[in-house]
Amino acid sequence: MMDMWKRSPSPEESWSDAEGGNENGEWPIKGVVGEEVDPDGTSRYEVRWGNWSRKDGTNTTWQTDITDRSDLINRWTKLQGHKRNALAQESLDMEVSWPDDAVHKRFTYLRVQAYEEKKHKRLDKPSAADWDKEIEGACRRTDEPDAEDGNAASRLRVRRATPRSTPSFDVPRSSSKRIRGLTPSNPPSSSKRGTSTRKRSPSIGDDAFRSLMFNLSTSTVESPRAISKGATEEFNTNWSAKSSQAGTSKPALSAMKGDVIFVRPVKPLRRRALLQSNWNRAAQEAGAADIRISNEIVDGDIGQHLHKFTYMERSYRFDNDELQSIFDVDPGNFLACGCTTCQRASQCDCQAESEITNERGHKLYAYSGGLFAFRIPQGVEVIECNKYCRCSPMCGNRVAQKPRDIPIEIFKTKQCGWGARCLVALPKGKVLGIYTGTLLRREDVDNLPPEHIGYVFDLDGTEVRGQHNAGDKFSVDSYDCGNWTRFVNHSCSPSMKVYSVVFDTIREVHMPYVAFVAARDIPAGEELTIDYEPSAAEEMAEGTGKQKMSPTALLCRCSAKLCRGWIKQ
Ligand SMILES: C[S@@+](CC[C@H](N)C(=O)[O-])C[C@H]1O[C@@H](n2cnc3c(N)ncnc32)[C@H](O)[C@@H]1O
Repeated sequence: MMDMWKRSPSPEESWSDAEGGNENGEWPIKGVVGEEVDPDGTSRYEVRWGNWSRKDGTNTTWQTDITDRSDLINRWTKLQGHKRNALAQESLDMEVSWPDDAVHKRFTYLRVQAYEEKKHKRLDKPSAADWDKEIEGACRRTDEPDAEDGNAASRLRVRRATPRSTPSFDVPRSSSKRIRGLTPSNPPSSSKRGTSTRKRSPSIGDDAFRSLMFNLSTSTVESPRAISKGATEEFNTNWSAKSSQAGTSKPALSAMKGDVIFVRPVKPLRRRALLQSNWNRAAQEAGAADIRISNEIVDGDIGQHLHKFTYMERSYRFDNDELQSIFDVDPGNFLACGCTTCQRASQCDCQAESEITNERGHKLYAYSGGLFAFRIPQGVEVIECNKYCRCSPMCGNRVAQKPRDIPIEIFKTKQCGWGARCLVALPKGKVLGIYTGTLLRREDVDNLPPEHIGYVFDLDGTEVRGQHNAGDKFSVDSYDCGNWTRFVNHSCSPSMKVYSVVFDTIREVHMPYVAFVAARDIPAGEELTIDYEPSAAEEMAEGTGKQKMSPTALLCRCSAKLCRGWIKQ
């Protein structure tokens, strides 16, 4: 758990930056960051409050929950605009190393403040005396394995180990959370409160206490000794040492009498946050950029089926071995190039396969400078370099297969349910993602439950309209698993186009990926849309379109000037 937070400060994001906001001093930020620790070892991160002032003199305050590390970074990145907020950086760094003593003191002081804040919010909870009894009882039971419940600690909610001396400040007595780190920007240079000492409780023996802590080890993480000790160096040392133990089975050794431990029943993450966290984790594992679920989407908007949804940034899922074996062709069937950078399309065997030429007889290649060049006609597959090629992952003919490098936000559209957008501007030709999901035979689509139909993409990019197209036909269903492209809505005047691209298999098996590409320069925040039925657009343009409503057609709500009125499903 704590390893997740271990991160060395990078040279350009130093502690002094943190004090002023960003390094230009433009966004001075104050805030308190805390961690809640749940008994099962899961933890949630929370911003308790904060404010920042802008150059123009306006101030904003917030009080909000941050539910996990990526959410924390996301939000602060967003607040900060293009630059990661130094405060977020500080919170990431805080348990790794302490550059100097002043930081220790500052940190201790702020922790104390937050504890006090917590205490005020929880005055109605049991007093410290109640806790002492609880702890004593727990100690007795853990020291006596034959007692009515050998694992008494596991059913007890132990919240505090009473210190032996009266602290000069009060620790929160009934808080079920534990604050781990606080990081405002303008700390006082010193604090008497932070250096106070506490008496140890005469009622609990050291051994008993350690024993109790050992039993609690599965449900607690390291405790902030600095509060009771006031000795910040030791706090640093202990914390670092404890951090390095994270993930081992002996966190109990790090808990000492006088530590402040809060344990509480598991409270699940809220739905939106949980979903975002899971999706982000999957995206990160695939090397892709962040995926956000907009705050406008509230927990109540999230249907049950999305909780079972598996976020899969790249590749298909095969529910049946036969399809998987078709896709996984033998290595000998791949055409692999021998170049190293594939810069010269004409000399790269993969690209030289292109048989498309311009009117002067020059071959046309799909990409130029990492962007889709819109030179090849629709219906022609792009063959990218594959795993058997000698070139590096950075070669110019590996574009759609590269992990997504633009952050995507799923948001609530006005008329079409959820949609997708990118919060940074995109150039024309930027390849944004591939459609993923469960691959199935086209004939099996009819057997899918009706709610799946809106999420089925036919791999018919190379089929010729109005002709019999021989060979197997496949579709992709992204209802149960897929990536952000499943939220892409239809527009009769879309911002993206799709094309077929092959890299994990060979074109002959008719299982290409469908790549989504910016059809024009797209301003930041504009909804990303495709035309679900480009052939209808062509027919309209040719004047052969019969815009009749089929029984399954949907009323189109794209609000484009040249809206065709209906979407075929
Ligand atoms: C692939 S999903 C897109 C994501 C969907 N909006 C959601 O909330 O999950 C396709 C479905 O979105 C809705 N949709 C997409 N584009 C639309 C449009 N232009 N007009 C009306 N509904 C649309 C339809 O319900 C369609 O079946």
